[in-house]
Amino acid sequence: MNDVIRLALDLDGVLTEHPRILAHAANETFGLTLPLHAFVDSAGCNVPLEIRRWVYGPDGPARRLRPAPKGRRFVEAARAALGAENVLILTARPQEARATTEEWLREHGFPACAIRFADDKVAVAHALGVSHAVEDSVRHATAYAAAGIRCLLLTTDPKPEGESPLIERVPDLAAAWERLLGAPDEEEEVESGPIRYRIVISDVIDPAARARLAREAELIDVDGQDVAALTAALRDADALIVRSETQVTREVLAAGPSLRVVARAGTGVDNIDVQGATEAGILVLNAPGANAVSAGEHTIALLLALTRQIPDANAAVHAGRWERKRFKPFDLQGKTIGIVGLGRVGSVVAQRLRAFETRLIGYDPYIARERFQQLGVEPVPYERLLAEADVVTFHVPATSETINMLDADAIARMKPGAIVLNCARGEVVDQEALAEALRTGRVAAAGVDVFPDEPAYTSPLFGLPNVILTPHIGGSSREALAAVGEMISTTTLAALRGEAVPNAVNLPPASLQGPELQRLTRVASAAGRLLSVLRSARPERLEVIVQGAVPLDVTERVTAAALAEALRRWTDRRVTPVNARLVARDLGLDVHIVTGNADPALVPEFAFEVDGDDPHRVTVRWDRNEAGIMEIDRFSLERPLAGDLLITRHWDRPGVVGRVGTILGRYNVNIAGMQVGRHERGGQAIMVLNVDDIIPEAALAEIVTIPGIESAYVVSLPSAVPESGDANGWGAARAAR
Ligand SMILES: NC(=O)C1=CN([C@@H]2O[C@H](COP(=O)(O)OP(=O)(O)OC[C@H]3O[C@@H](n4cnc5c(N)ncnc54)[C@H](O)[C@@H]3O)[C@@H](O)[C@H]2O)C=CC1
Ligand SMILES: O=C(O)C(=O)COP(=O)(O)O
Repeated sequence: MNDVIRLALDLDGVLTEHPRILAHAANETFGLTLPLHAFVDSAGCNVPLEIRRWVYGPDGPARRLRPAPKGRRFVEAARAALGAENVLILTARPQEARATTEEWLREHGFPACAIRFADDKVAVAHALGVSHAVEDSVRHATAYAAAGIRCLLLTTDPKPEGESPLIERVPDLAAAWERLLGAPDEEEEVESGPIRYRIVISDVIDPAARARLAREAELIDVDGQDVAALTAALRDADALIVRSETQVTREVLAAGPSLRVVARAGTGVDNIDVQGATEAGILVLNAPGANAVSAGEHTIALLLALTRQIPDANAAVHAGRWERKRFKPFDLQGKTIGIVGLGRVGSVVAQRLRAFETRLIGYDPYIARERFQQLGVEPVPYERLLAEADVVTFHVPATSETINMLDADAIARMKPGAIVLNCARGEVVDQEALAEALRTGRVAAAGVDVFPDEPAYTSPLFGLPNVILTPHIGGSSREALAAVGEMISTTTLAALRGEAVPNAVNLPPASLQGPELQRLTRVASAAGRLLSVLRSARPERLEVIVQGAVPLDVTERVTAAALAEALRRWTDRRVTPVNARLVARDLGLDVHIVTGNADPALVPEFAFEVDGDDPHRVTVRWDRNEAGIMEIDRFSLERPLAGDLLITRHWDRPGVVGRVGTILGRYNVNIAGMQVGRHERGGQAIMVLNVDDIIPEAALAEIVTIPGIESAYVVSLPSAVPESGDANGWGAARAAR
């Protein structure tokens, strides 16, 4: 017997982390429904070659795989123990992936090793005299064993009866190391968690936020002003984080085919084409309120600096001039302050100014009278505010309504000698008109933190003596950056994981909170998936029939989740809950919400129904905490649907169910559970089987030939609680009839 060990190491899932991100990326990019384990054995899972080429190619997600824990050290130790010539990497990646694969190995510090690319690994292994292999694919392990090659199979599944004794199952690479080479070394490897996402950051954010993001994502820093660099970085990014300087145009959005989240680390989203993002199905997040105290205090700082003439007085003293008579500061007490926009920042300003015993008047047509009362601000029309205020301060977002809200005309209606403050957006105040008024003294002084074009290197305001200018630092206090960073980093990661977040700009606000909402929308999207498996052709109309007292915003979220998932099979377009309604409208799919019995005593239900030639209906029941699919085509189920399922529609006749079981048994598919439903004996019936193993295409083809079976569907539905890392990429779906 030959004692020399020649070792063939698989790459994906053995020397890399579990390759689920590859399936996820392929599904996201091409609208596929590959199971998360597809790239454990992509040829065996029939992943089309062009998809495999993309995945492993220069633009593909395989570049982002992290090395397996101890992967590099294992290769080094094997080469040292067995001889470098006796260790090779044998992968079923396509031959064209050589360059990117070698680059990945180099980048992650692997020693230069022989690499072979072949789907028929055994033929190559034979030719090279391989004696041992390490694999994570059962198919390859079985083939190795059949050829007399010992195989360590990385899996935590128990060994099934009848498996070749040449296959030894070990839980991980460390155990494989121990079996082959003796005790593994204990050298500490610094390991982060699994890196699942690529996040482009185009502006300075808080270091703690970066550290939080880096635990789950690769961070790519680019200069947001450099559009070419930004678009290049977005090529395979999952998220983009910006502040106010990066212009997120349609062109920028289009550069990120996998982009799912654009997060604004701050409040104003006027630098983001929110409509463009919505159409592309990209979620936009911001951090409302996180920097409101900062912007409010900055406004007060500018105001006091102006009324106390601090900058000039300071400069004079530094220059050795003691000019006590030149300066004429004045008090705020008793003055009238006009606040335009009484949102989060405007409120902070009002609360602080009350302490100065000022008279506060405010203009904001979108907030309730009570809010004015709470803040001690008298509500007035804009015209009156202009006419009466000694100080006018703007705290509105830049919108078509607010652009040039203070122009030459408005200035002409102001109280002569008033002060203007702008810590909102440059576009809100016409700079030319303000500069002119400052020159003539019509406006006595101004404090400005924001400019129409930033960074501002020129402005008509530059050089005027009665203006204090700051470079958009209103929201930049340490505390604000920390609070913004915390909100944006946690919710960006949560949104990438598919969780519900409270700070979405382009989803309707939901009255339901995070986990409850998420449980419900997760089941709703499973219902959408099931509906699209039952009804594979896109329908013309989808009805969502709601029973019980359900707030409309919750129904909207539920509809968007179900529709987005169904549309993944009904169109090639990229669909998410953000653009599901828009895409449906474009495709001529009429989505209709029908309110049934709104009795609050009823357990709420959402029925998703398509009619026409092939009508189907899937019903989700929700006890306001847990949700589940409890009805298919009006057949009630005893348990909510989840897991890997075979669903048949058949005639209730003796023998049908048994024959399905026999066929599955022949294909080694284990049945874990069964539910049947019928309306009457001998009539139309339904059967739902939970299975432990993948149902081969051939088995499904046989099942539909059983007399009495009308149609059969294979579908994998998520449980209500996500596995970590499973955003919503549950497995494949097929139908046969
Ligand atoms: N200088 C800086 O660094 C910072 C600037 N900002 C800017 O301040 C502005 C306000 O921020 P927040 O108070 O956090 O936002 P917010 O959304 O809480 O408040 C904005 C308020 O403006 C009101 N509004 C909208 N259109 C209006 C109109 N045509 N006339 C009168 N009122 C109108 C809204 O009803 C709302 O109450 C935003 O433009 C934001 O970008 C915010 C933080 C930092
Ligand atoms: O939050 C806002 O709207 C701001 O204006 C702050 O902008 P920044 O993040 O400092 O570029």
